[in-house]
Amino acid sequence: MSSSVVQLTDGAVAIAGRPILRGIDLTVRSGEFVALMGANGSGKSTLVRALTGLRPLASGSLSLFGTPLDRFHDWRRIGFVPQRGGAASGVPASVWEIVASGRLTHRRLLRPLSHRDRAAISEALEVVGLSHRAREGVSTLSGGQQQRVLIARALAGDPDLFFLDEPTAGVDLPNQQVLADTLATLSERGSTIVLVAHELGPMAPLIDRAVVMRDGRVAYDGPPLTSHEVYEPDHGHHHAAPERHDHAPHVASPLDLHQEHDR
Ligand SMILES: Nc1ncnc2c1ncn2[C@@H]1O[C@H](COP(=O)(O)OP(=O)(O)OP(=O)(O)O)[C@@H](O)[C@H]1O
Repeated sequence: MSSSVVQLTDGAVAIAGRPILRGIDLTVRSGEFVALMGANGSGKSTLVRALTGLRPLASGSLSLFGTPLDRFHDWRRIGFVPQRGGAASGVPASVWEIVASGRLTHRRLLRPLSHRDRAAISEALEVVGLSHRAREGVSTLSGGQQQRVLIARALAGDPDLFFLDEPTAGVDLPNQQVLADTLATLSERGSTIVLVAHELGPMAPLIDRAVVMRDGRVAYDGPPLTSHEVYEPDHGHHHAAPERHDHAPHVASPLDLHQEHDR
């Protein structure tokens, strides 16, 4: 069995004295593609912050790549793609500059970019399909493209483990598909991916495992459910749902009735 890259045991997080996460046991193995799902406020973002060491644990233990957090220093192995909103934020940076900033952990202080740095930046832009926009200001890009810039920034650092927080939020369906293709490429290359998602959309076929949060706890951890099932964050379990077409109204809409009448 492949090694665990994230192992959280009985993790708890409190913010300003209020318990936010409780009793979290979560193991992510090398090469897995895990979707972290759940309703608004269920604790997904807080869990990702805890797993990346950004949010301290009130209790429990966390290991990254088999090393306890307090002895872990290999942060370049971890790429974190935050929720969109920070990338453009009025800063007049080009796409290339944003992606280049993802190389900072690899560079020695005040040294110019090496050939290897430049190659990593170019390759990251290529994977997300934005090579042709490299010199443009990031604020001129669409939301989905900006999200891909953030992914490229993480990718430029050449991490083994990616955390992505709601990359498809506010992104239209065609661009969600482009994002899914990007993540498929990363996954095929052997990256481990933890994706926070409200809805999977085009990402669904990529997922090996779903972890569903509810009220600060893990309510479901297992194989992704089929299209015949739904996640039920309100009840903390899943159940088989009737096929979608059964939900379609069986009565004609008033407009249809009207048209019928006119004929
Ligand atoms: N910085 C903070 N200060 C106070 N409360 C917070 C903070 N961050 C999160 N919380 C609270 O922790 C709970 C979990 O929030 P979190 O953002 O982790 O949920 P989420 O599942 O990621 O939700 P969303 O889908 O809305 O991003 C919520 O009740 C939220 O109000």
